[in-house]
Amino acid sequence: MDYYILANPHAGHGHGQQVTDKLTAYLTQEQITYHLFNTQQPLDEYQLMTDILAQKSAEDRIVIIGGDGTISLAVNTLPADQAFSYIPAGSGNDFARGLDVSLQQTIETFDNIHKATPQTIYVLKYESEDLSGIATNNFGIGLDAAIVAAANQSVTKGVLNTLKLGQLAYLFSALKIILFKKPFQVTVNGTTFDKTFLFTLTKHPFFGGGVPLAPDANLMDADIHLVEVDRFNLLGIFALIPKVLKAKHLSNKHVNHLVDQSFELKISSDQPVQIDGEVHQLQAHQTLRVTTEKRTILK
Ligand SMILES: Nc1ncnc2c1ncn2[C@@H]1O[C@H](COP(=O)(O)OP(=O)(O)OP(=O)(O)O)[C@@H](O)[C@H]1O
Repeated sequence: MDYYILANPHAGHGHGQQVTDKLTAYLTQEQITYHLFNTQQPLDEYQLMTDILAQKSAEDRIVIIGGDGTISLAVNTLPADQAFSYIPAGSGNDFARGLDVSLQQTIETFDNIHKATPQTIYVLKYESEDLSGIATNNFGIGLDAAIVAAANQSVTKGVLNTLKLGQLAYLFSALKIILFKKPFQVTVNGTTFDKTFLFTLTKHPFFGGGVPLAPDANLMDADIHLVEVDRFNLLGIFALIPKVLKAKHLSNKHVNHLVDQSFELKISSDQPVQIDGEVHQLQAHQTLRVTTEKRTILK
C-alpha cells in the first residue's frame, strides 16, 4: 500500500511546506512508500488529483495536505467512491476542526490515518442552473459572501498585505458590509425570510476560522444546518457578534436555525455566494438545491 500525497505548500502562508516536509521525512524513516504531488499554482489540485487517480491502485491511499481551499478543490475532483485522508495546514482549517483532526500534530495525525478504518462523512452537494458541486465547509449567501468578495477585491488589502496587516483588510471589509449591506428575501423549504442578512448552510459547526456558527452540526450525520440572521438594528447586530463567538447566538429572536437533510431555495435579488471561501454569484429566482453526499474518510 503506497500513499499518494496531494499537498499545497503555500497553504497557511507556507505551513503546507512544513507539514509536507515533516510527513515525508517520517514516511522515509518508517520505510513507507509515498508519491508526492505538490501544487505549483492555484487550481493545480484538479489536475494533480486526476493524475493521482490515474496512477494509484485500489489499495493505495490518498492524503491531502492544505487548508480549506485545498481540501475543497481536491474533494470536488475526487469521485465519491474514493476514500481520502486529510492533514490540515491552512490558516482557518474549519474542515479539520469539523472533523476533529489535530491542527498541530502532523505525525500523530498520520499515525491515526495509517491505522484507521474507513468512516462515512456527509458533505454538502449543491445544484442550481449555474452552480453545482461539493462544499466541504459551507455555502453562504449574503453577508459572509460579501465580506469575502470585498476583502479579496479591496485595494486596501494590497496595501495592508505589504504592511503585513492583511487581516485588517477583512476587518475593514466586514465593518463596511455590516454597516451598508441591504437585506434580501429568501424562500427556503416553504418558509420566506423577508430581511435576510446572513444565510449559511453548513455540515459542520465552523466558519471563518473556528467561529462556531452551527454548534451542533456534525459531518458524521446527514443533517444540514441552516443559520439565517435577519437585518435588524445595528447595535443589536454588533451585540450578536460576541454571542456568535461563544456559540450563544441561536436563541436570539433575529436568528433562525433550521435543520433538514435537503434545502430548496430561491432568492429575490442577485446575491454573492461563498462556497468554501470562493465567491460566486447566485441569480435571483433560480432554484438552488442543497443535499448531502456520502464520502469515505480515513482519519
Ligand atoms: N503553489 C501555489 N501557489 C499559490 N496558490 C496555490 C498554490 N497551490 C494551491 N494554491 C491555491 O491556494 C488556495 C488554497 O489555499 P488554502 O485555502 O488551502 O490555504 P489557506 O487559505 O492558507 O487555508 P484556509 O482556507 O484553511 O484558511 C487554492 O485556491 C489553491 O488553488
